Formats: sequence, C-alpha cells, structure tokens
Amino acid sequence: MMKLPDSLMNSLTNANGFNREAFEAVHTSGEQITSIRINPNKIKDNAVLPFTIDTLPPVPWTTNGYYLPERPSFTFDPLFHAGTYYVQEASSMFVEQALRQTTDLSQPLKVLDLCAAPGGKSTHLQSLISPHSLLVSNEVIRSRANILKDNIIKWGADNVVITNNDPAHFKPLTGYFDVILVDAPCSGSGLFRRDEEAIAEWSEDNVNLCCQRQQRILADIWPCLKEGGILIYSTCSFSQKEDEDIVQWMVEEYNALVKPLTLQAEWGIVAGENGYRFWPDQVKGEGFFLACLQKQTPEAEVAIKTKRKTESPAKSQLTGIQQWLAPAAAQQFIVHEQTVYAWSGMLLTQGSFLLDKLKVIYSGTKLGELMRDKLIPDHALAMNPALQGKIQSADLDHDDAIAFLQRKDIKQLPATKGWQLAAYKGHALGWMNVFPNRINNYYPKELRILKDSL
Ligand SMILES: C[S@@+](CC[C@H](N)C(=O)[O-])C[C@H]1O[C@@H](n2cnc3c(N)ncnc32)[C@H](O)[C@@H]1O
Repeated sequence: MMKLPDSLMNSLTNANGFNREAFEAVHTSGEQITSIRINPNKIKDNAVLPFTIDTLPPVPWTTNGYYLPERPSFTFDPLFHAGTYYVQEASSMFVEQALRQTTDLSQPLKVLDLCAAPGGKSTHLQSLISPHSLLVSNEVIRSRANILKDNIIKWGADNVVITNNDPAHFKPLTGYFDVILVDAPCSGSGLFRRDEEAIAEWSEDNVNLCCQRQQRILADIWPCLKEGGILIYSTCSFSQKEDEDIVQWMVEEYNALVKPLTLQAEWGIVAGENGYRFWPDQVKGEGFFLACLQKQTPEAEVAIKTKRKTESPAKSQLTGIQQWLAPAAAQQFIVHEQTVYAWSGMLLTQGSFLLDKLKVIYSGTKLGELMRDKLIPDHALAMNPALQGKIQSADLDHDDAIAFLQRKDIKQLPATKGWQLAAYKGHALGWMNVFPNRINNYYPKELRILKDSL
C-alpha cells in the first residue's frame, strides 16, 4: 500500500471522529469489502441469486444491500447482466436514509440526480421513489452518460429521464425539484483503500479545485430546488474543505437548513453539525460524507409550458406495438423518427417540457424500431418485465446464457421458434429470434461479454 499523503493526514487532525492510527491500519490491512444491492423490481425470490442472501450480513442502513464474503466474477454471472442486482459500495447506500428520513416517498416526487454516472445512486433512488415519481438522472460527460443509460435500462426502470447537461443548463427549471442529489466530483480520498492510484493522484491543489467546482455546481443547481425541498450533498472525500466547509458555505450563502438524521450507534457513522462521516476504520464501507440540506427560502416554480408536439404512432402501428406489452402497461407511445418510447406516470405531464429544456438522451422505456407496422423490440423492453405482455421466453443453462451474452453460438436451441426472450433462471437477458438450426442474437454488441473465460 502506498503511503497516505502527509498533508491530507495532517489536515484531518481535527476532523470529526478521525483516529489516525486506526485509519492508517485499515489502509494497510488489505481488507476489501464487496457489497451488492438487489433490484426489488426484478427479484421477488432471493433463492434465484447466486448468493445465499439469507446468510449474508445486510448493509444496515439500506433495505436491499448485502455484504458478500468475497468478490465473485460478476462478469460471468448472467443475473448480473439481467439487472437483478447492482454492485455498489456500502457507505454510498446511506443515501437511502437521507431520502427516507427527510421526504415522504409515498408522494409523487420530482427527483434530480445531478452527477449520476455510472448510476449506483440513481438505480437506488429509482427503487425508493414511487412509480408515480420522476427521476431525472444527469451526467455532464457524454461517454459517462451512455454508461449511465445502459445501467438505467438494465435496472428496468421506466420513470427515468436521462440527460447530458452541465449543471448551469438547469437554470430554467427554477423551483422544479422536490429532491436533488449532488454526489459531487471530488478528490476521491475516500476510495484510497480500494484504489491505490487515487493516492498517487491526490493533491492539495486538486482538493482546492474540487471545492471550487463543488460550490459552482451547488450554486447552479440550488435555484432548481423547491422551497422546503431537500438537497442531499455527498462526496467520497475526507477533506473538510469538500465536506463540512461546503455545507457551512451553503448555510451562510443560501440560508440552507442542515437536516439531522437518526443513526444507530452500531452503524459506526460519525454525526457532526454539518453532516455525516464514514471512516473506513469505523464503518463497514469506504470513506464517504453526506449532508441533507433543506431550502428555507421561497422559490418561484417554473410554469410547465411547452409547445412541443410529440409524435404518436399511426393507428395501424399500434397493434404491432401493443402485442409486446402488458395491457395498459404504458399510457403513451412517443415516436421519434422510427423509434418508439413508452411514457407513463409523471412523464405524461413532464416529458415534453423536459425535452424542451434539457438535452434528453433517453426517457421512459425504448420499446423498439418501427418497420412498417411491425415493432422490432429493443433491449430496454427485454429489461423491463413490468411492461412486457405474454412473451415467449426460453430459459438457458449457465453456459448458454454466457454464450448468449458473448454473442456466441448457443448449444441447446430452444424448441419454440421465432422472437423470444433469452432468459436465465426466469430473468430476461435479451432478445433472440430462433430458427430451426440457429438463433439471431439481438443482445447489444456494445454490451457483450468480451472475455472468453474467468
Ligand atoms: C462521484 S461521481 C458520481 C457517482 C454516481 N453518483 C454513482 O453513484 O454511481 C461524480 C460524477 O460527477 C461528474 N462531474 C464531473 N464534473 C462535473 C461538473 N462540473 N458538474 C457536474 N458533474 C460533474 C463526473 O463525470 C462523475 O460522473
């Protein structure tokens, strides 16, 4: 293990709950923690998972999080690709407490995850909000926004809009969101234990740059929060400049109210006036900081007006679309060029407005491409069990499931021919069209497993 930076260690002397000896020891112990969060939209029976969930220690501040005894090869687990769970760092799952303890989740909410890629917290937020709520999941870096999109699609969510905007572009959406999560880009010291490169890259100058950027992001997005709304601010940095000092600045500059959360002592999280610290020598997780801020000042809400006319499918195309879907699964179909999306819930009233204001790269569920009156189904429909009607499905064994995900030949051709879902233990992996002696594999090329073996 590389030596921890002296200037960081010295700067932490007065940090809330810092114990230098224990902190250094945990960084040299070599211990690595792996945790997963189960997708409640997909997993109704834990027994299908390759982990004996009932024997695993739960991540105590979340409903669906578990610690694994060791890191398995997720790549060669078909259920990972089916979106039945997300591999996520345990401390980060504390966002659940922040949301549950400050917000009435039974209400239809507009939630923004501003710095969202690769999507750990967005998939978590999506599992926590009601189906009538809307999640805008944003990532400023385009290549990362695509990864975010893949992960949201895999999660099988249809109340999410994915945007690729700079925080400043949200300016027109004043008073729009009930909840905003800013999981800010930071200097990354909280991840030193799992990523030695982060130690080499760490510098005081970068901490200073990060805290300026964090202020800029917060200043840009704060007007988009409703009066009484909650902003959750988090980082994976230990530096006070990026954590408590930023919160203090929000209190002074914007009259934000720091909301206290109730903790259980055995969690090991350190509570302070300006937020919660996760020290890896005291919690079972990596370094993390989180604070909840409430807006106390009035904010005029933007009027939801749009002149945009979304295109609907022709009557003759509707039967071709609906044959894939559960009755009344989606309330509106949007056609963009030949691509059909399903919108429902709050998207019906907000979708066009958001298309007008932001750079939307995905919304609702992409159902497929229209070829005359037929729909060629999209991977996103395969990933969303709630939308699917009675669709033929073939359960593959492990080897064939992996071969399917590698886009290689499968050994056991399904008995039934034609379009169907390739599944593993009842969970869809993607589409295939089965012919008498081969299949056409529609698993997206860019997602395929590239490795041949473990
Ligand atoms: C800590 S990561 C987010 C992790 C994510 N929330 C999750 O749980 O998977 C911070 C993200 O902020 C993005 N970012 C970088 N600079 C930014 C900026 N100026 N404004 C907003 N986001 C930025 C990064 O690309 C990165 O994806």
